[in-house]
Amino acid sequence: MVHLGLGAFHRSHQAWYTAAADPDHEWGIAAFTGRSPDAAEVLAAQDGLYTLVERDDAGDRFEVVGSISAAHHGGDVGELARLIASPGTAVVTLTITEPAYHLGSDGLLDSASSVVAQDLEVLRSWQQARTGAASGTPLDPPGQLATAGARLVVGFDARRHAGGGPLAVVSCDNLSSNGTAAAETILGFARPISEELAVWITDNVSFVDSSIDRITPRTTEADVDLVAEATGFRDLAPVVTEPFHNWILSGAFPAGRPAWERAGAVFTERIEPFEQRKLWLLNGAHSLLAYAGQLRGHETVADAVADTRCAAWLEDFWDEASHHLTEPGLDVPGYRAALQERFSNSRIRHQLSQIAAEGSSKLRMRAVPVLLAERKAGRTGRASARIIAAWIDQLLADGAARKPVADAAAGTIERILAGDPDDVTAGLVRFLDDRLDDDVVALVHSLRTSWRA
Ligand SMILES: NC(=O)c1ccc[n+]([C@@H]2O[C@H](COP(=O)([O-])OP(=O)(O)OC[C@H]3O[C@@H](n4cnc5c(N)ncnc54)[C@H](O)[C@@H]3O)[C@@H](O)[C@H]2O)c1
Ligand SMILES: O=P(O)(O)OC[C@@H](O)[C@@H](O)[C@H](O)[C@H](O)CO
Repeated sequence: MVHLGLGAFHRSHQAWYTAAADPDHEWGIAAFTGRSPDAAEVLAAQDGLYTLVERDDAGDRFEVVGSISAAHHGGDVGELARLIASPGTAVVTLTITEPAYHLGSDGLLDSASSVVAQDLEVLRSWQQARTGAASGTPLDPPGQLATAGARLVVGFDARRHAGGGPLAVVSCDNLSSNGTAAAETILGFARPISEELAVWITDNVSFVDSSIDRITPRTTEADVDLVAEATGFRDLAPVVTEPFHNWILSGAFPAGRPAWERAGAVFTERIEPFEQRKLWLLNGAHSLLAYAGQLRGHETVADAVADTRCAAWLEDFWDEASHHLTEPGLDVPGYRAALQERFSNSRIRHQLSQIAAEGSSKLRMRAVPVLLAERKAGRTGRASARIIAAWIDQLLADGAARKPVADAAAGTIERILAGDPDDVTAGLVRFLDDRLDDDVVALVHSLRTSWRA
C-alpha cells in the first residue's frame, strides 16, 4: 500500500488496522508526508516502528505498530510514481486534511486556487516535454508538485505506462462522500493534461468511500517522554489515541486489500447514513465545542463538555442532526451516549484550537448540511446556526490582537473580517454556502452574543 499524509491519524487508524489484521506482515505501507519531510525522517530512523498509546480513564496501554515499511518525503514524486507503478501496490490511502482536496462549492477541483493553478502548469509542461521527447525515452517526473492530487496523477500515469493494472484509492479524510472527493481532485488534475490518462483513471482506479473514526490528538513532547519512561524506547513518533475505533468502507478493491475486517472494519454497500452520523454527531459537535468552548475559556473537548452551557448547546445540535439520521440500524441514541463518554475522556487532551483550524471547509460538511435540512423541514436550524455564529466570534476573538486565521481560505476570510463590521455575518455565512439566505444570516447574527454569560 501507499499512503499520503503521514500524520497522527494514519498511525492510529489505517496503520493500526493493517497491523492488527495482518500479523504475518503480508502487507506493508509506504507512507509519504504531505508537506515537510520531518515525519518521514523521524519514522525512517525508527524503521517505520512507533508506539501506539491507547488511553482511557483506566490507564495507558502501549503497543508497537509495525505495518509502515517505508517513510518518504511527499515531495519525492519520483519514488511515489515508482511505488504506484508497481503491480505489487494494491491500495492508496489518504489522510491529507480537508482543504488539501482543493474542491470548490460545486464539488469540482478549484482551478482558481493558486496552488492548483501552479501544479496544473507544472503538469502541462511535463506532459508537453514528454510529447516532444523521442518515443521510449523515460522522462523524470516533475519534482515541484505541491498538491496530493497532482502527485497522484503522476503516479497513475506511471502505473498506466507500466501496465500495473487497477487499484483502489481510499480517502480517510473527514469529508462527505470522500471517495468522490478524491476522484474529483485527481481527475481535475488529469483531465486538462491528458484525456487518455483521465479515462485510464476512471476505468482502473476504484475510489472507495470510508467513514473513519478514532479520536487522535496531535502528539506532544509529554507523550514522547511518557513513552520513553514506560517502554524504555525514545520513540519520537508515538501516537496517543482512544480505545474506540471504527472504519466503514464502501467500494471495490480490484487488486486486493488487507483483511481489515479481522480488526473490526465493516464493508457496506450503503455508507452515506453512517458517514453523516459520524460527520454530524461527532465532527459537528467537535466544531461546536471548538468555537463555543474556546469562547467560554476552555482548552480541551473534555473541559468543554463538562460545562453545562456547552453541553446544552451540544444536545440541541444533536437533536437537530438526529431528525435527519433516520436510517434503520444507526442506533442514534446509543451513538450519542457513546460520544458523551468518548468526549468526557479527560485523559485524552484534545485541544479545541486544533479542531478549530480549517473551519470553513469543516463547517461546510459538519454544520451547513444539518442547517439546510432543518430549514427545508420548516424549522429554524438554530442549533446548527449557533456553530456558525461561534465560528465567526472565535475568528474575531481578541480583537486587533487576534491570531492569523488558521484556514486555507484565510485570505478571503481576512478580507471579510476587515470589511464593514455590519457585513461580517452575511459575508462569512454566504462564503460558507450561498444557499444560506437572509433569514439564516439574521439568525446567525442574533446568536452572536456574549458567550461567557
Ligand atoms: N486526528 C483525528 O482524530 C482524525 C480522525 C478521523 C479522520 N481524520 C482525518 O485525518 C486528517 C489528518 O489528521 P491528523 O490528525 O493525521 O493530522 P496531522 O496534522 O497529524 O497530519 C496531517 C497530514 O496531512 C498532511 N497535509 C497537511 N496539509 C496538506 C496538504 N495541503 N496537502 C497534502 N498533505 C497535507 C501533513 O503533512 C500530514 O502528513 C484530518 O484532517 C481528518 O480529515 C483525523
Ligand atoms: O481531524 P479534523 O481536523 O478533520 O477534525 C478534528 C476532529 O473533529 C477529528 O479529528 C475527530 O477527532 C475525528 O474525526 C474522530 O474520528
